[in-house]
Amino acid sequence: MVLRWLLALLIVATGVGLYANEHWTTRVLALDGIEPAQRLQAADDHGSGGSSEARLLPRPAGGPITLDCDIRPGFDWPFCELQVEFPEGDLDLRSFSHLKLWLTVDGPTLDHSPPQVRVFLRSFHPQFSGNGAVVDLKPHEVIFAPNDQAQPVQLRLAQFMVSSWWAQSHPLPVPLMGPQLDRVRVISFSTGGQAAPGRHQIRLERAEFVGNWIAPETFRLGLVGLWMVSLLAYLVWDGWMARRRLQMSVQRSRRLAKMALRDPLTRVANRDGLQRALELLQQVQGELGFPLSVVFLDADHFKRINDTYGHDVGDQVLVTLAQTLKRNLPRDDLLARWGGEEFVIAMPQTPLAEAVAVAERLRHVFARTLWPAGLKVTASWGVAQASGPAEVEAALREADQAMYRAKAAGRDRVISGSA
Ligand SMILES: Nc1nc2c(ncn2[C@@H]2O[C@H](COP(=O)(O)OP(=O)(O)OP(=O)(O)O)[C@@H](O)[C@H]2O)c(=O)[nH]1
Repeated sequence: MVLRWLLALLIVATGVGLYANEHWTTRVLALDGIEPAQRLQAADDHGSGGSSEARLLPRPAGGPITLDCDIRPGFDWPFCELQVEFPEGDLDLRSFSHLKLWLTVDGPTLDHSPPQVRVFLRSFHPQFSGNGAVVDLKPHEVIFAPNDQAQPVQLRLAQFMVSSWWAQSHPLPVPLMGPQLDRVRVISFSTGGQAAPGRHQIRLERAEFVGNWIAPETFRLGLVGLWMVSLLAYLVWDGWMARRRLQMSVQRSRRLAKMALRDPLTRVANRDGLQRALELLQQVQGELGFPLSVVFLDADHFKRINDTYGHDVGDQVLVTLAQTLKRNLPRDDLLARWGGEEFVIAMPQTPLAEAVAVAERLRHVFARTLWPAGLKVTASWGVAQASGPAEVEAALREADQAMYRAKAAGRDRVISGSA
């Protein structure tokens, strides 16, 4: 049952978690050229031998950032470029997954195809970026024709590849060759390779890097961890519960077994309890427990007590009788209610004469006892001795018969089996 609930909870938590991480925990880094942490710049091919001219147009309120460009012929790779710099610190884009662009371009192309834009993420690394000149930042590039796409255009950061033309002029050790987006210093938007001489414009309305606060892979790993820890905790708890259940059932059956050997009214052993105690005695003491004497006693005229004072008083008399015997017997002696108003005392390592003396002493104790309802209660006593384990049953019978002889002889007396 608990397992079923735990599994249901985990399944729901996993579903909600995956959905929430995908849709509700996105973080956005917006590039709009307004924040002071960003600086806009127009760049062109002047520095590399061309004569193209790029400039930023004044930005109308709420309007796009516009790079206006005149591509001029006479140079193999003419270009104009809108650069967004972050002078206050490089961007760590590793926790972002996408770049969303609201971007359009205009301008003629050599093959009359739709104009393209090249987006560069340029990263700094002390080993190859020297003093941080833009040409020495590692460019990660994506080329596409934005006017053909629905806006915003969504680019996965995994699609950005290190530009091969840059890698040729900047030979890197193998570990540094791949994409590296932990220190992006400049993001730029450049005219496409097919840009033909003439007037070009790149209009950037907005750019956003989008990601999850927790990377999906990390989140999924966390979920796997959650499942493992939860199921492990369940197994530990279940094992502990099973042990506890077992302990409780052992305790219960012990309690029941004890109850089965005890008389519920007088709280002394019943006939089965006495048998069990005698067996244990023989196991533990063997022959050493002998001679063993047994005393049978039966309350006199008990029926009259019941008839005259009621059953409850009769019960109280039985309880008083059992307590009086218990209080006045040595600890090793076994006391049991044989049935009705009849009790048995088994005395290990006690010869007959000694047992008779004990019975006499108890008979006198009864005479001094304060009985319920001010009653005077006496009993008839029969005593017998077993010299070895084989004689125990016979001794019990003999003591019983002696007790009946005590009744017949007028009650309130002790008679031994040998008498
Ligand atoms: N109150 C009560 N009475 C019990 C209990 N067990 C047995 N008795 C009663 O004990 C009485 C025993 O009566 P009898 O066997 O005639 O013996 P007695 O009246 O003691 O007479 P003698 O043994 O001949 O002295 C019966 O009335 C039983 O109902 C018990 O647990 N509680």
